[in-house]
Amino acid sequence: MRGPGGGQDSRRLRSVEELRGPGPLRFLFQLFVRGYVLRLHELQVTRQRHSHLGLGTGIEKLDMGEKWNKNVIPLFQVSHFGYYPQVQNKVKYGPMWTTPFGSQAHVNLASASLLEQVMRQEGKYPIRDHMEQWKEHRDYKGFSYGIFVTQGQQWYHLRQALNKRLLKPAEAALYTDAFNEVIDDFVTRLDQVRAESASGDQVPDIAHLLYNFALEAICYILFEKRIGCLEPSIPEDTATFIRSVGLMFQNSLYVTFLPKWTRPLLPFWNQYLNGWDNIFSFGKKLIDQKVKEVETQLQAAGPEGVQVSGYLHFLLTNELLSPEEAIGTFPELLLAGVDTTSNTLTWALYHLSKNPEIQEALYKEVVGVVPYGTVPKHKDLALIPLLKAVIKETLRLYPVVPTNARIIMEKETELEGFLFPKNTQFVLCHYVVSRDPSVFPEPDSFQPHRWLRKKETENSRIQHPFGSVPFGYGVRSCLGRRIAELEMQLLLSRLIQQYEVVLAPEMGEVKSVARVVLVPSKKVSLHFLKRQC
Ligand code: HEM
Repeated sequence: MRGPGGGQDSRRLRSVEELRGPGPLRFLFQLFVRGYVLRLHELQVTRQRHSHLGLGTGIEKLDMGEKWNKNVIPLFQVSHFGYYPQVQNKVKYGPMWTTPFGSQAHVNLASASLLEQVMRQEGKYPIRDHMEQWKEHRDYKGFSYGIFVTQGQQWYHLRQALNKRLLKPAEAALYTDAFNEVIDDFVTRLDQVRAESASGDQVPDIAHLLYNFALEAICYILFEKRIGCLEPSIPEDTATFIRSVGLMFQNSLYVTFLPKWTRPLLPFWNQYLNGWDNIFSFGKKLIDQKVKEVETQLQAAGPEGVQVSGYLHFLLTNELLSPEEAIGTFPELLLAGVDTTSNTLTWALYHLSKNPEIQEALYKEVVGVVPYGTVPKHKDLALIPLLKAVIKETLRLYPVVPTNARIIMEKETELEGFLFPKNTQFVLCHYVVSRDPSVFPEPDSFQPHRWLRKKETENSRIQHPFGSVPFGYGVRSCLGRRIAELEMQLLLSRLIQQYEVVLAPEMGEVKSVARVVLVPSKKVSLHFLKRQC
């Protein structure tokens, strides 16, 4: 039998055709008849841990039954990370199963050890997804490919440039003051919203407020430009940008699944392009302003006199990025930097409000390091381990990217006795993996303490390194991880320092739905009770 390198191997490696999974008809039935594309109102999550591969034990049911907002595109969404297969039903085939897609099946992986085996085999230029629809827009408009779209050597060079001033924690720390400035304004806005409520302390939709915060913060970091998201009334071009992001993502789904000949006949393709056009013109305006600013500084003071501060400014003045490359990539950075952090913060606050004893422990830790009235600095955060643990636990329960992917182009891949051909797309089921009870006991409960280093004498279990990898893995992992962590830690510590966060009694249980990222199924309403210092 041929081994992965093409040599002879005495073991019989099974082929992808021998791997189980729903056939095309069942898959279409799941998508369209059971309503996973648009109309899903009630869903049962069945997590089968007893597999035909013998990689787990037991069967578990996780009830996600709920009334879903019909505008929400659940659990199967086209995004920059590829497809979101409907994870739960497929898990019935075990931790590895196929789903039909075009001429080649996708291979779904739903255990930490399978993720590890595939991720550790990736080459120098990992591919997440070919991003065909995103490419089509860039080609149509003549924009250069951004960091999500570009592949191979071109991606590598772009990524090398973008890594500077972002990837290392010490570099991200340079943005602490900028984040704290936006956080000051967030707290002011939060107080205005509280004051407008009947009780004087309620925020009826915290995710919305945090979305505006995250957009304001990422714009300030990338462009050194404040765009008014935390003003009582949001400027029109900022509001258009926000609407356009929604438009582009909603129409992506149709654009992917409907045949190309339907494009002139149906509204989706044009709406999709319009969404992108507005996103790019918003980014281009900010980039043009920055290019002009750098030119003016150069003319006035020469190269020595340029004051480098923000990220784009740094990349342009060091000629690491041309303005054209910036126009291709910065709108993608804006998209990546908003829903991710804002939803994680929403989930963290929701769980802290439901677990007052954990919140109280965090409050004590925070004020022990950053007393009321002081602003946390980067160095303070290392002294608040529970803060990091709260964020890690939140991302374990709600990995922002519930399903990621890798396409292994260079070679055949051997996995658990199967040999997969070159160009196989592996779907990494992070949501299922990070709730695996064999890695995380009581996987559905919020227990930040599981992340704290136990005393060496304690016989603590070692967690699997791929049990929860919310920022991905390897050279193609999240570019914004360090600034995201900094931003979330700075905001969360300030909120916990100043307020006791209480769940509005009418809220009940909040479930997660996967749009582009995992979002709450309904508005999360919280009371922020001012702490007496
Ligand atoms: C809670 C916050 C965030 C989470 C959980 C998150 C998660 C992820 C994940 C899972 C990936 C895919 C990694 C892989 O394929 O291995 C990714 C990629 C990426 N993220 Fe984030 N992200 C977050 C925030 C941000 C922020 C604030 C930025 C802002 C710049 C950002 C920029 C990117 C970029 C540019 C990529 C693509 C990198 C590439 O293809 O080379 N992310 N992120």
